[in-house]
This record gives sequence, structure tokens and C-alpha cells, in this order.
Amino acid sequence: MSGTAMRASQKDFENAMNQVKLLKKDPGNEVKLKLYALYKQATEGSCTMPKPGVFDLVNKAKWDAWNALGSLPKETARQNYVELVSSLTSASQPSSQVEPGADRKPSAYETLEVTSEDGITKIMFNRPTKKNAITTQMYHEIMLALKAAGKDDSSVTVLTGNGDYYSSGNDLTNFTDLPPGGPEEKAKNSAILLRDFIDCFIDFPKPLIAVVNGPAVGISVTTLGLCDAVYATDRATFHTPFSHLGQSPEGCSSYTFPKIMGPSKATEMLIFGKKLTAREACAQGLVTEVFPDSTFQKEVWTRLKAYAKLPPNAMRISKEIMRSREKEKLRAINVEECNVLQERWLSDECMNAVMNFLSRKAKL
Ligand SMILES: CCCCC/C=C/CC(=O)SCCNC(=O)CCNC(=O)[C@H](O)C(C)(C)COP(=O)(O)OP(=O)(O)OC[C@H]1O[C@@H](n2cnc3c(N)ncnc32)[C@H](O)[C@@H]1OP(=O)(O)O
Repeated sequence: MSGTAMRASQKDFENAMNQVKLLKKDPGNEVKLKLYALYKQATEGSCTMPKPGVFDLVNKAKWDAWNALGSLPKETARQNYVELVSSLTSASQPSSQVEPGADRKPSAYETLEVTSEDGITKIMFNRPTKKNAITTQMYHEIMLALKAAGKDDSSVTVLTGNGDYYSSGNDLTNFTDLPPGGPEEKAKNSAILLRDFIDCFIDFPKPLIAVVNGPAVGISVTTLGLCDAVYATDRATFHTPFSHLGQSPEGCSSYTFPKIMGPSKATEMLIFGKKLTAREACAQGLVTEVFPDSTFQKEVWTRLKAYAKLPPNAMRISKEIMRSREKEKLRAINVEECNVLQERWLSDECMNAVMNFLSRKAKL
């Protein structure tokens, strides 16, 4: 939902809880788990319960769903709950009662705009005034949007940015919001969130296309290595200034980048922080094709609409064959990178770099 839209009140929340009981059609286990998780998050906040044992399947599934919401604010969980229930109740109405345009339900997201049209689900980063920097809330919303897109009836999914940037990467103010356990707890929570976030890319079941509408920084660059195609405007740049920030590669880029572009070019990007132009990134295989900025949107969307008409199951199966041999490896690399970063975030090098940015002493 956009920042200006109404937030769900406690009354809306209670009404939604009552509506769930009146649903005529069983929404299925997936949705029920989502409802459970949002309800717990909205009423109790982040999951702090001990994880149930592996054989306690039902409670473990519930715990996993709740825990996946991480530190999603209570109000956002309440809002997402109300909107999810609203989508379920409108879906169960007979079509004759549905007003024209009623299928265009309000977005369930504050930091994204998600639309589905012509067989394409478009997930647009929507914090243009902050160069689409990714806040903790936005990580959660992207995960929810990817999980929903993986299951909806679109054929392909697109990631793109609103405004002049694709994304300036991790929002550096994320580091300032410390939990009671201080920086150590923050680093641990962030590593879990990062791992889950990247797993969503590794496991995404359909063609995932990045439409890079402007400069990309940090994690918005590394995740391109997990996308299936990357189309860029010639205005885009690709920058992973990890050493400058006292950090280390994430998004499986320590594996995908050397594989895509060879070790020495990957070193220039990941260790020395060399910023690439779109044409350089294309020559090195990170970008699929570059388009002139003036015709970028028109050309890319025309092409994507044609691709989206291809048989969806064939595309899904082909992706599965291409990705399946790598999945376990990518998951293991993701865990390793998150462990290293958890320590890096506590280093003086990293803390100083973040402080310098926040105190306006440094920009990239
Ligand atoms: C769960 C945790 C997981 C962590 C995973 C780790 C990921 C690693 C990375 O992603 S590393 C990359 C981090 N990103 C940066 O270091 C970029 C920092 N931003 C900049 O250097 C510049 O803002 C810029 C070069 C992207 C753009 O410069 P420009 O001068 O064109 O614009 P402004 O600086 O005025 O930006 C407009 C407002 O947006 C705010 N902003 C932009 N990027 C970020 C960011 N990454 N984090 C926080 N805030 C950002 C900027 O502060 C301005 O805000 P203001 O209008 O309130 O001043």
C-alpha cells in the first residue's frame, strides 16, 4: 500500500478476524499459515518462541511462517492481514457482485508496487526519494511479493525500480535501529533476514527478470546474478562497494560473479568496488542486453509481453532443470556469506563506513 493510503485500524483488524471465520471456501494451508503468521506478528510482534522439534510438523510450519516475518512492524502485519482477508473475501464473491475494477485490490505493500498484467507480475521497488534503498520492511515485503508471484498465475516475474534508480542497495539506516541485545543481536537478526531473502531468489520457480531502470548498488546488483535475465537502460551502472563499506559479498555473488565474468573481473567488482557501465556489465555477462534510455521501457515491455505468452509450464520446468543442480550449492554459499557478514557488520571498518554515510561525510 502506498505511504498515503489509510492504515488498518484495530477495528478493521477485528472485522477481518471475524470475516476469516465466515469464509465459504477453505483458503488452503499456505494462506492459513500466512494468516496465522500475520495475526501473531500483529498481536505479539516478532516470533521469540523456541523452534519446535522437526517432528512437530504442524507447529514447526506455524513457527516457520511467523519467524519468516522477522521484525515486520505490528502495524504493517495488521495491515497485511486485513488486506489478505479482504482479497480472500472478494475472491469468494460471485462474479456478478464484483464491481468493475474490483480485482485491482489495493497493494498490500508499503515499499513496493506490485501489479499483474499480460502474464507478468511486476514487483517495483517504490521508495524513489531514497533511491529505492532497501529497508528491513522492504526486505520482508520483497520476500512476500516473490512468494506470492511464485504461486500466482503469471508466467514471468519482473523486478524493477520506480524513479531514477533501480536501487541503492541496503538502506544504511537499517544499522541504526538496535534491538535490546545491541549490535550483536542486530547482526544476528540481519544475517537471518539476509539468508531468507536470498533463498527466495535461489528458490524462485519461474523466470525472474530484472528490468534495471537506473543505477544499481550493493545487494541490488548481487541478486542480478540469481535472476534469469537482466535488461538494463544504458543509464544504469553496477556498483558493489563492499570493501569501501567494510563488508563482504552477499547474494551468492562470491560464487555467481566469478562464474559469470571470470575471477579477475569479479575481483575488480567485489573486492575493489569498480563501478561498471551497463555496456561493461553486458560485455561481462551480468547484463543480458542494454537498451537506449529513450526506448528502454517500450522495447523491454514489448519483449517481455511476448515471452510471457510462451507456455508457462515449459518455462518453469526448463528453469528447474537449469537451476536444480546448483540449488544446494547456492544455499550453502548463501549461509557462508551471511555468517561472514554477521562478523563484518560488527567490525570497526563497517561501523565507521556506515557512520560516515549517515553523518553525510561519505557517499559512493
Ligand atoms: C538485512 C540486512 C542485509 C544487508 C545486506 C547488505 C547489502 C550490502 C549493500 O547493499 S552495500 C550498498 C549500500 N548502499 C550504499 O552504500 C549507497 C549509499 N548511498 C549513496 O552513496 C548515495 O545516496 C547515492 C550515490 C546512491 C545517490 O546519491 P545522490 O546524491 O544522487 O542522492 P542522495 O544521496 O541525496 O540520496 C537521496 C536520499 O536517499 C537516501 N539514500 C540513498 N541511498 C541510501 C541508502 N543505501 N541507505 C540509506 N539512505 C539512502 C539519501 O540519504 C538521501 O536521503 P535524504 O533525502 O533524506 O538526505
